[in-house]
Parts: sequence; structure tokens; C-alpha cells
Amino acid sequence: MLSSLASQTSSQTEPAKLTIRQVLQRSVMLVLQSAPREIINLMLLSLVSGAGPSIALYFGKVVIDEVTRLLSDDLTATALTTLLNNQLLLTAIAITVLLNIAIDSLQPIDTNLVTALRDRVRGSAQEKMIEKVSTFEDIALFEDPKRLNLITLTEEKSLFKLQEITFKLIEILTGTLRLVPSMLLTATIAWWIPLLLLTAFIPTMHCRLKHHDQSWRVEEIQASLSRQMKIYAKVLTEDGYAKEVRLLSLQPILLQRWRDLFEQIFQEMQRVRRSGAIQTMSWSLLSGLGAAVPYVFIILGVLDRRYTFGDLALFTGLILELRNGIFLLVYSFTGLYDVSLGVRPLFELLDLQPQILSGAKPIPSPDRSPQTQTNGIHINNLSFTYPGSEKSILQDINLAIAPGEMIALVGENGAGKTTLAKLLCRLYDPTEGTILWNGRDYRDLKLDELRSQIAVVMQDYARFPATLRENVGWGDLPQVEADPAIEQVLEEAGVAQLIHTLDQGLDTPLGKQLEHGVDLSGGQWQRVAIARSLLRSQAELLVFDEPTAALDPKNEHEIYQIFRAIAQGRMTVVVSHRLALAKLADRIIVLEQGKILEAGTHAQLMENGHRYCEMFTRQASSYVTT
Ligand SMILES: Nc1ncnc2c1ncn2[C@@H]1O[C@H](COP(=O)(O)OP(=O)(O)OP(=O)(O)O)[C@@H](O)[C@H]1O
Repeated sequence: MLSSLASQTSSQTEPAKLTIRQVLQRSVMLVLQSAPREIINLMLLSLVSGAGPSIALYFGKVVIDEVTRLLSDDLTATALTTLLNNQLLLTAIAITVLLNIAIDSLQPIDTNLVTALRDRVRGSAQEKMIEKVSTFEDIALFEDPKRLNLITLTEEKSLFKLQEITFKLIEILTGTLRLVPSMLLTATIAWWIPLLLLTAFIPTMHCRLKHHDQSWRVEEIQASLSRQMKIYAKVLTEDGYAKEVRLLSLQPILLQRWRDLFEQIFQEMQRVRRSGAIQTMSWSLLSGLGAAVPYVFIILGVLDRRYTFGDLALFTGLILELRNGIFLLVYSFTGLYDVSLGVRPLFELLDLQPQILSGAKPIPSPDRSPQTQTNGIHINNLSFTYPGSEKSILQDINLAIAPGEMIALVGENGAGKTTLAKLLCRLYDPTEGTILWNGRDYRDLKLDELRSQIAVVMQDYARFPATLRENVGWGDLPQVEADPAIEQVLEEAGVAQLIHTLDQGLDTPLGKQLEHGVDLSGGQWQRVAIARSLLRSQAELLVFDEPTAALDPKNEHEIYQIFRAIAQGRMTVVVSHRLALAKLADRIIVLEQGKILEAGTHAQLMENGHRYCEMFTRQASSYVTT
């Protein structure tokens, strides 16, 4: 029943597949919002570059006809005088020359605008994507392969394709402006010519659309392969893995896996590309033949003296222009379809709705009435299954944390301790049951208010590639410039000396990724993470998940005292395998396979002689023997 509920809730947030029309509409809106000025300027330019060639062709015909007419008359004056005296010829030449100059000289402006447009659109789409992913409250976004594939497709395809959509739209505009005058002029030769040319392109168009569909389906299917490739590339190239990859000589095997995946993706794409190219080529022959018919028709017309030489130059130029226009439009339209398929993941990602939603109610103050049972945190009948998983991790947990109480969660690896800590921070919601804060359901509370009341040191705490000041100050943003407060928490966490040993003190960049960045030892990083949580002095709940894992036993003891001191008057949950730390707690909760096995003070549990006593005795003896 639990699993069906989990799969039901995860399917509720499945993004609805958007139609190509919806993708196009949203892409156009996004492009217009990102770069309105560039779009207007490009449209004006398209007017000139689109309609210009046909107009130039028409005036070219006027020149040829006028020259032919003049040649058929007996010329008495010199050629130059004849030309200078002929108003029509001069005007037609001037317009043709000016149009050609305009078309050529606008090219650099066009390139400039297109580049600016591309950068703006990419920047704006990327910003939307980063904002969405980073503000998505649901941590499960990073644990669901389908959603991870969506992020990969967006990063690797959509952002590029969105830029292309812009160019395709401009191309379509230019193509249409190019097509309309040439179509009208061609129809003056014979009405069936534009129709014939258009019809001849239909199979090519159909074939290209089908090909794009097939290629995109292959890309979608291969998104998970491409994500695997990224994972291997990451392991091979990032510093977090560098030492062990070298020590274990993993490069050949991982590189081979990367190559195999690349080859698999490449071969499949090649197969689709090859079949698409063959089909499109075959149908292009038909459209080529379609263009030959009107060409022959015009030559016959000139031989029959129905058309002038000017007509011959105009009509052959026009047919070429028309064919190019149709060609451009067909390729732009089918390309537009292709890029819309590629942009779709971006909008699907933007449409994703988190399951963790903020409530509307503020954090309630403790109830001052005597004998109240509501204050503090109450976990009632809580069960939990990770989204997309079938396995129940926590079952029927009932636990109350009184104001000011410190509890320790202990148990074997995989017992569910970290999971319970994450639920207390509302990184997930329980699958069944509730967590109450001063009597009010977590889900009803304003999420930012709730989170501001919690200070956390996670098992996999973040090592921000930022300065020491930021690594601590981001624990409580308003205090990021408050040097005395930052210095004090560094002191409490036992790393005050860092300020003096690092070249730039608090403003020293930490982490080797940063220029002039300094790396810290594992224990120093952990203390910086502890200092970060200590800065959040207003927090009512402290959650420490293995906060001393990287500390040496001598210093660990000093940290225990700090925890005890800062836990005074606040609710504290410590997850630890170090039972000496658990011993400090007011109450110890032993978890086993997702259930509470026993609970009580250290003395009570030792007296019970069950699991905790066993674990403590084993650990104490191993400390003695080592
Ligand atoms: N994001 C996740 N998605 C699915 N299953 C998960 C996820 N995180 C943890 N689990 C599973 O939940 C179970 C409990 O994990 P948890 O980290 O809560 O255990 P723990 O008691 O903290 O263990 P440890 O002492 O090793 O830290 C494990 O079986 C683990 O495989």
C-alpha cells in the first residue's frame, strides 16, 4: 500500500508532454522577453534582405529591356550620352546598385544582432533553468533518474536549440518576405509555376519532419546513456575522485566505459542520420525536376517570341529565387520542428512542481498553559519511503522532542537515522504520519520560517567554493559581514586559528577550484561546517548528523562540550556512531531497520542490557584495546 502511494504521488508531478505548438508559443514569448530590441531590428533587416533580391531582379529586367529597346533603335549619340539622357535606365540602375549595396552592407549589422540575440536568449533561458533547479524545494529532484534526464537534456540540448529557434524564426520571416514577391512575379508568367514548385517540395518536407521525430526519439532514449557518460567523465576529471582513481588505476576501465557509451550513442545517431539523408536526397530529386519544367517553358516562350530577353533574365532569376525561398522555408519549418522537440525539455523542467510545498502558517509560539502536551516536536506514526522507491525505510515512528531536549539517534548503518534527520529538516515529507512543531503540522508552516528555525550539520556537509567568511556567514546571511560573530563561532568550533594562518584571513578563498584557493583538511572543513550552523543562533532545532566523523578523538571531546553548551535550551538531534557523544544526550533512541528498538537515558539503556548496551560495550572495549 505504501509503495502504491509513493508511486502515485511521484506520478502526480510527472510533467505533461507539451505539444509542439505550445513549445513554440512559449519559446517565442521567451525570446521576445529576453531580447525585444534585437528582435525588432532583425525584423527590419529581414525586410530588406528578404524582399531586396526580387526587387533588384525586377529592375535588372527593366535595364535589360530598355537596353534591348535602345539597341533596336538607331543610336546617333554616344553610348554615354544615351545612358545619361535615359531617365528610366538611370533610375533602374541606381535602384539595383543601391539595393545590392544595402543588402551587402547590412550583413555585419545582421551578424552582430544575431550574436547579441543568441547570447541574450541563452543567458535568460539558463537563468530560468538554474533558478528553477536551485529553488525547487524537493530534494528528490536530484534522486529521480527521469528528472535528472530532463536536466541533462535541458543543459545539453534545449539551451542550444532555443537559440536556434530564434534563427529559424528569422529565417522563416526572411524566407516568406523573399518568397511572396518572387511568387507573385512568377505567377505572372504562369499561375501553375509557383504551385508546381511548392508541391514538389511537400515530400521532402514530410520526410524531414519524420526524420527529426526519429532523431529526437533516439536522443530522448539516449539521455540516460549520455548522463552515464557524464558521470564517468566527472569521475575521471574531477578532483574529488582524482586520488582514488589514480591509486586504484581506474582510468582504463572507466575511460573504456565512456568510449563504449559514446560509440553506442554515436552509432545509433549515425543510423538515423544516414537513413534520413538518403530519404531526403531521393525526394530532393523530385523537387529538382519540378524546377526544370518552368525553366524549359520560359525558354520555349522566348523562342516563340512571346517573351523578351529581359523576361528570360527575370524569369530564370525569379524561378531560382522562388526555389531558394521555398527551400529555405522548408528547411526552416522542418528545422523549427526539430528545435522545438529539443526545447521541450526546458519547458517541461520549468513546469515541474515540487511535492514539498510551503504552508501558509507562521511558526506557532510554545503554548504557555500548564500541562501542555503540544510544545516541542512530535513525530506521530511516521512511515517513509523514498520517492520512486518501493522499500519502506522508516515504519511507524513515534517520538517527542521536548523543548530544550537533546536526543541521540543511534543504530547500525542503514537503520534510517539520516533519513529521520532529513525529515525533521523537511527535506522530504513523511509518506504516512505527521511531524508537528509546537502542535502544528510541518506541512502547514511557512517553509522559509521553519527552515530558519533549524541549524544543520549534514553528514555530507557542503564545502562551498567561497571565502572562509562566506562558508561560515552563509549560515545566517545577515551576519555575513559581522566579523566578531563569525570569529566567535569559529572559536567555538575550535578553528579560530584559521583566521590567522590563512593569508587573507576571513576573505581567503577556500577550495582548490578557486583561484588562489586554499584547501582545508577534512577535520577543518567539518569544523567550518559546525561554525556555520552555530552562527544560526536563533535556531530552535539543531540537527547534527555525524558532526564529529572527521575529528580526531582528542578534539572530539572538546567538541562534545561545545555541543552540550550550544544545545542548552534548544531541541537537539544528534546522529552519531560515536556513543560517547550519544551518552551526552538526555535520551538515546536506538533505530533498527527503520523502527525504534529502544529509547531511554544512557544509564537506563545500559541497565536494560539490550542492543545499546551491546553496542556501547563493544565500542568501549575497542577504544581500550586500540
Ligand atoms: N535518496 C535515497 N533514495 C532511496 N533510498 C535511500 C536514499 N537515501 C538513503 N536511502 C536508503 O535508506 C536507508 C537508510 O539510510 P540512512 O542514510 O537513513 O541510514 P543511516 O542509519 O543514517 O545509515 P548510516 O549510519 O550508514 O549513515 C538505506 O537503506 C539507504 O539505502
